[in-house]
Amino acid sequence: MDTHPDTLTQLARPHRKAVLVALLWITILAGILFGILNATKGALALSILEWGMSLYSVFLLLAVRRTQHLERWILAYIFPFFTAMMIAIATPTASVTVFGWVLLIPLVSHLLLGRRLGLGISLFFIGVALVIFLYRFDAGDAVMDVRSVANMVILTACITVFSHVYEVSRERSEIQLLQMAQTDFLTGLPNRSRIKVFFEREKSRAAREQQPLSLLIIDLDHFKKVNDRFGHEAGDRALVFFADLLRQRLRATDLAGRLGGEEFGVILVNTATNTASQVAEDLRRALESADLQHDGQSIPLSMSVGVSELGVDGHNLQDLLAAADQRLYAAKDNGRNQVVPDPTTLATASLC
Ligand SMILES: Nc1nc2c(ncn2[C@@H]2O[C@H](COP(=O)(O)OP(=O)(O)OP(=O)(O)O)[C@@H](O)[C@H]2O)c(=O)[nH]1
Repeated sequence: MDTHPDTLTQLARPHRKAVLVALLWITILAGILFGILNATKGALALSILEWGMSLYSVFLLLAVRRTQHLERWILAYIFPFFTAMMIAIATPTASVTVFGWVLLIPLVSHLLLGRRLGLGISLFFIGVALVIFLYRFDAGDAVMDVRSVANMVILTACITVFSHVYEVSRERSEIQLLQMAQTDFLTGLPNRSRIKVFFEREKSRAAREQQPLSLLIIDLDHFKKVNDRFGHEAGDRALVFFADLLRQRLRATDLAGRLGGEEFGVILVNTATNTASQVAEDLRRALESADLQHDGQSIPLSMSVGVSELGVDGHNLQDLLAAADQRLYAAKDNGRNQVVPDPTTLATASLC
């Protein structure tokens, strides 16, 4: 399944962008407000830091609207924002309640950076905040009372654990939804959408490594007759049976999927038309000689195949599907149960 980390990052992007924009607005408004409050209390250095953070957030707000590199801008926000927070809590004149902001660290980190990086950055900055706390207060200070410290530590630990568990289960649900959206319900094979994603990735790899890549379109012959004669349930069993055959016969690096109905697509990596035709012929023979039983009766199955190759028949999936489809129909016209790598070879196709 396509649960590649890049795909998950792509999926999380709109949600992370929305969280970042909301945080930037909060930082702008909070920075202006606290800047004014600290200025009136005479803490001018802190005010300047807060106004600076507001101004920087305005700049980030403009930058993230059109960026292709959201992760970089998230880090460009998180590090100065958390560092400013650390400076604020370390300032001797700042109220002890400023430590309350530390609770934002695990929430913001997990929402913006996901479970791994989010947890790493949370633990780092919470650790720094703890060191600052121990440095700022002595054993005799009221805030060092065991219950106060226990409250703060347990609350921070709870929010860190909840944020992490939330992000882990959110990512799991996302993977499950992605798998469902890319899987054919009946056969469990990848569907058209997954074939497309796989093709795009393998196409880039084939170009980089200068390797061939082929596509097969396989259509079960006279499938309507299978349904009519043995029933729809037997037809479903035949589709599942064929899907299993594909799984058993193909290499782990290839991809077989269901394009729809009784039509299947196979992408063969590092494979040119000649070898792809042999693979298709092996599959054709295996299906022809397979013994699928239903209610004590044997269901005869055969298939027709069209083959196309990247670079020879086109440079995108649409071109390859069109070329393979044309050959598939040539195979059907020529009597079915055969592989057609190229219509000009039709005379010898059934001997392939
Ligand atoms: N049981 C079952 N049948 C399906 C499914 N999807 C499509 N079909 C049937 O597959 C049959 C396809 O029929 P046609 O398009 O006429 O093709 P064919 O009978 O295989 O004939 P050729 O392709 O020309 O060899 C139809 O009867 C569909 O109802 C499915 O998921 N389960």
